[in-house]
Amino acid sequence: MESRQSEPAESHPPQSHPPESSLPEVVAPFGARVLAEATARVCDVRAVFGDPVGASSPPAPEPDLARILRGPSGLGTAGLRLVPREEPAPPAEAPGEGPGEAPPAAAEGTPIPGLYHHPVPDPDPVRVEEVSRRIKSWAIDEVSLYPDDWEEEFDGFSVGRYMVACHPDAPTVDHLMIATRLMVAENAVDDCYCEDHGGSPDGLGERLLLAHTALDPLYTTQEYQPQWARSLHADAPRRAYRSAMEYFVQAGSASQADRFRHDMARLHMGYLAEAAWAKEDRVPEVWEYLAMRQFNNFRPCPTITDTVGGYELPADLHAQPAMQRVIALAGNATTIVNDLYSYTKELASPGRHLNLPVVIADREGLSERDAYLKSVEVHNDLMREFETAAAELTAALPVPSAQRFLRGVATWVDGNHYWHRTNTYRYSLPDFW
Ligand SMILES: CC(C)=CCC/C(C)=C(\C)COP(=O)(O)OP(=O)(O)O
Ligand SMILES: [Mg+2]
Repeated sequence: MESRQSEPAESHPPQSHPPESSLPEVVAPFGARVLAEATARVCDVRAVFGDPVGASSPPAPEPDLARILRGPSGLGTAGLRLVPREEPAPPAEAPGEGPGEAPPAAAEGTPIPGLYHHPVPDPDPVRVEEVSRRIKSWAIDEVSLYPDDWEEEFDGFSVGRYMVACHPDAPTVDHLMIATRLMVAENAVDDCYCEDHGGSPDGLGERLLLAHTALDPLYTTQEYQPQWARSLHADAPRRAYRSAMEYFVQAGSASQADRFRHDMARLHMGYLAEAAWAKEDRVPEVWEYLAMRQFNNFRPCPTITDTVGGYELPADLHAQPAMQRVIALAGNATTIVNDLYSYTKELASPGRHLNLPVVIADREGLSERDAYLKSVEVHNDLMREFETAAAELTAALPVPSAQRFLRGVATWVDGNHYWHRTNTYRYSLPDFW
């Protein structure tokens, strides 16, 4: 097990956080129990990657075996791959900079030139159709999510295709619906409380706090409890959060629900920071923006990959700093993908909508194009940091649930890019190439 190269101490000022652990330290807190269990159960690589032929545990759901067997990727992971992984051919030169080369137009649905990503197979159309049917029924019949004139936008979000692409290892459509309801509810809160369906920075803290109690219940006296309970039906975001969380709690464990509540509190804190800057009409420093975007972030979506997959990453493994770092890096990469694909949509929206290219252009005095291209490089660096950290942890932690979780997070990252790239109803690329 290679240890992470420690960096020369003199190059770093005293850190306010513990220095990054070397890998043996990462594993040590797991304790002999976990490693003994892992060693005893790891009989062959296929068992580790979710194809437990002959293993004692119940047959795993039909995984995306090709992708799982491709194993981790990124720098330094060649030795960890089980089968060669097709790599997207990196552009020989920046688009349009080859000799006599005309800048290629970024046609609809094409990936952002130069963006490091992994193509995914088209999601199963049968599942896409069934999830799309069920989520519309839930939105209309169970939570009265939207008025009729929002139906086209709801359909254009293509949430069925999104979730099937991000969770190919979900054992059933019921499992997929757990993620799909939450995705729709999370976007309803963002649209209605923060963004273009009545959102505003004014009073956002109150709205988010009260909506959060639909996920993390109020425990109070008998006198006041009924008023709170009624409040959860007062608007569409709260109805959606309450219902989606009820299904999640029924399907998952107490620690998975607690993990999700924590991730949603992070999300809501990110919304509040973004709103504070909007209210002050302030453009943050780039690092401040990246900090906010680590919280206003897709994180609550990939971190439920085990619940949607019908298994559980133990709480003590989820809580480890090395796992937390992998999750944060994955969330950061996925969310900068949104900044890049939603850039033209946000430029066209009222006021100044902050995203990474806008903040870099303002704070670093770059042209819109140069700031956008630099944001692509920031994304690529985050993706490689994520993949390197995930590969190291995969190698250091031979626990099937942890390895499947890490694969699931990587699959979510790839599915999220697929959805952003192909959702030409919602997104279009700038003409920078
Ligand atoms: C689904 C979920 C947990 C979302 C979290 C935060 C969020 C809404 C995003 C990361 C998407 O960002 P944004 O508000 O920019 O959305 P669009 O660009 O309008 O799609
Ligand atoms: Mg966006």
